[in-house]
Parts: sequence; C-alpha cells; structure tokens
Amino acid sequence: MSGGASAEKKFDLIAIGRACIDLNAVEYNRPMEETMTFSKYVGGSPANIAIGGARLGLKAGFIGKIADDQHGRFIRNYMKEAGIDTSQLKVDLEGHKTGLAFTEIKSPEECSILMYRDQAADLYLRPEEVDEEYIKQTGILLVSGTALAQSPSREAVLKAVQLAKRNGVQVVFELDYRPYTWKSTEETAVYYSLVAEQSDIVIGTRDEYDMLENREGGSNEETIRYLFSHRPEIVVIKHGVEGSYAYTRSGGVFRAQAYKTKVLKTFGAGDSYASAFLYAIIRGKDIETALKYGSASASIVVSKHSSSEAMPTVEEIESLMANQPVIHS
Ligand SMILES: Nc1ncnc2c1ncn2[C@@H]1O[C@H](COP(=O)(O)OP(=O)(O)OP(=O)(O)O)[C@@H](O)[C@H]1O
Ligand SMILES: O=C(O)C[C@@H](O)[C@H](O)C(=O)CO
Repeated sequence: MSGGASAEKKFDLIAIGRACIDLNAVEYNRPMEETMTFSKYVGGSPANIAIGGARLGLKAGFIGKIADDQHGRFIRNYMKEAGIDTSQLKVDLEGHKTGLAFTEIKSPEECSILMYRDQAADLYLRPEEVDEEYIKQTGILLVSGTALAQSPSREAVLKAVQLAKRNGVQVVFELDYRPYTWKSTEETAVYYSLVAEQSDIVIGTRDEYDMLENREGGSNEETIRYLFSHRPEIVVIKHGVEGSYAYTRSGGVFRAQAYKTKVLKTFGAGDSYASAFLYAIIRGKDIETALKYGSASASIVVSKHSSSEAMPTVEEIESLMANQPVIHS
C-alpha cells in the first residue's frame, strides 16, 4: 500500500457514509442541561475524515445522502468549499432528516455526544446510488462502520466495497462504532467482521476491535492473528491518550505516542488521526511516520472546539511533530 497507487487517479480518497451536523457546546466545562448556545459545524466521522484529507491537500470525494433542507445544503456547501467532490452526495427525497450531534464538554476528560439520528438521511443511501465509474476513480475507498448499521445504507456500502475490490481500489475500514445506531452487538460483530476481512487497512480503537470480535478484553495479538488470516495488510489499533499501534502482515509492529497538548475536548481525535495517517500513507511515508502524523493531527484537533473546522494543515502537523513532546505512558 503506497502513495503511488492513486497518483494517476482523479481522487486519492473517496469516503462513504454520513455527513451530518455537529452542534458543539459554546459554553463548555458544564453539563448540556446548562448549555444555552451551540456552534454549528459539518460532522459525521467519514465527512470529517474527507475534510481532514482535503485540508492536507488530498483529492477527496464523498458518497452519501443528505436531507433536502437547509442542513443538507449547508453540508454540501461546506464540503464543496473544503475542496471535496460532492457529485455523489445524493439528496433524500423521502423526508428523512439530517443527523444531529450535540456535544457536551463537561471537562476535557468528560465529553459526550447526544445524537439525534432517528430516520437520518445518510442511512437511506441505496445500493443503486453507488456508481462503479465513480469508485474506479479513487486510490482508496474509506468505509465508515456506522454506515453498516442499517439497510439500505448497509447494502450500499457492501456494494461499494465489492466494486472497490473489483477495480483494484484499496479499502480502508474505519470502525467508527456508535452504539445508538445499532440494534445489537451481535449484529455489529457480523457486519464489522464481514467488511474488516475484505479491507486492506483497518483502523479502530481497542474497544472497537472488541466489538468486531464480539468479546471483551481482547488483545492486539489475537486481533492481528485473526485479521491477517484474511485480506488486511495494515491494522491500526488506537489506545486513546496512551497512543496507537500499527501492525503489518509482514510482521512489523510500530507504535506512536500521543503528543502533549492542552485538551479542550476529546471527540474528533479519531477522525483527524485517520485523515492524517492516510495522507502520510498516500504520500508514500513509512508506517511509523504515518502514525506520528495521525497522533499530531489528533492532538491539534482535541485542543480546538470543532472536529471538521479544526482539521490541521500539513505545516501545522509537521511543526507540531518537530516541536511538541510526546506523552510517555
Ligand atoms: N488527550 C489526548 N491528548 C493528545 N492526543 C490524544 C488524546 N486523546 C487521543 N489522542 C490522540 O488521538 C488518537 C486517537 O484517539 P482515540 O484512541 O481516543 O480514538 P477515537 O476513540 O477514535 O477518537 P474519538 O474520540 O474521536 O472517537 C490517539 O491515538 C492519540 O494519538
Ligand atoms: O461522528 C459523528 O457523527 C459525530 C462527529 O462529527 C463528532 O465530531 C465526533 O464525534 C468526531 O469524532
């Protein structure tokens, strides 16, 4: 897996899944019950990753579905301005709504997200709306796990994965587990393992791999033994502030520590991490360096108010990598 793969393609990365709205508490360090004002941003893990990638200079596209309303139009405009191709951002004509994420920042360590995702438009993307000609044009297809939670979005994603494999496009699976979207953990494990086994790169937290394996307290060693008996070449396992590991099929083990930063909130870490890690891989950097890019990007985003708008530039990431100490754990 290297940068050369997408050099001649129109896109470096196409993400599939939700593009939603984040409403982040403006008065933070207090419970949401006492929060009166929220700032609006584009959100949704795969949208954040595409925005992060575009900010780093990647050629990015997006496959998804937005509501036919002001929120949907806000999302499309923001993503277009961020430099993302929105031609495959379909408009829902059946009255489904944009998903909303209200974020509560009680303290830097105590953050939570209150989701309004009943009948969310993104989960109504249909398989017939996924176009092979579009997928052919990218080096990487980035799949978000939440898009597998419900039909018809589930089948749309499975079709996209199939088309990617048929056309030599690398599949990156970001586990992105959001409990409220799923009916049961059994169901999650079935679809997570189905897609992980077919992906070239899998990225998730230790807890998300436990979800994939339908167990508690699993180990990285067991996870890689399982996944390397299938298609994945690289497995990235994140351990929050304790840093992250990447394992390669050929036996490589790499670790990156988190960078010290003044944390405002913790969400957005995973999405910024994924976009910068993939940017580095696409640009042909080695895996250890790619992990550092991911960690540096995440440490910038956790120090800021939003997830999408806060995505850093290459210069910001490289400057942080050169100057900021890591957290020893
Ligand atoms: N408090 C922190 N300070 C600095 N860096 C952090 C902190 N928390 C996380 N990170 C960085 O972000 C990376 C991803 O974080 P984490 O493992 O929490 O992912 P995640 O759970 O997917 O994130 P999210 O909260 O966005 O869902 C970590 O590997 C680490 O490099
Ligand atoms: O992924 C979501 O739906 C919410 C995000 O947009 C939010 O910014 C976040 O949790 C990022 O990790």
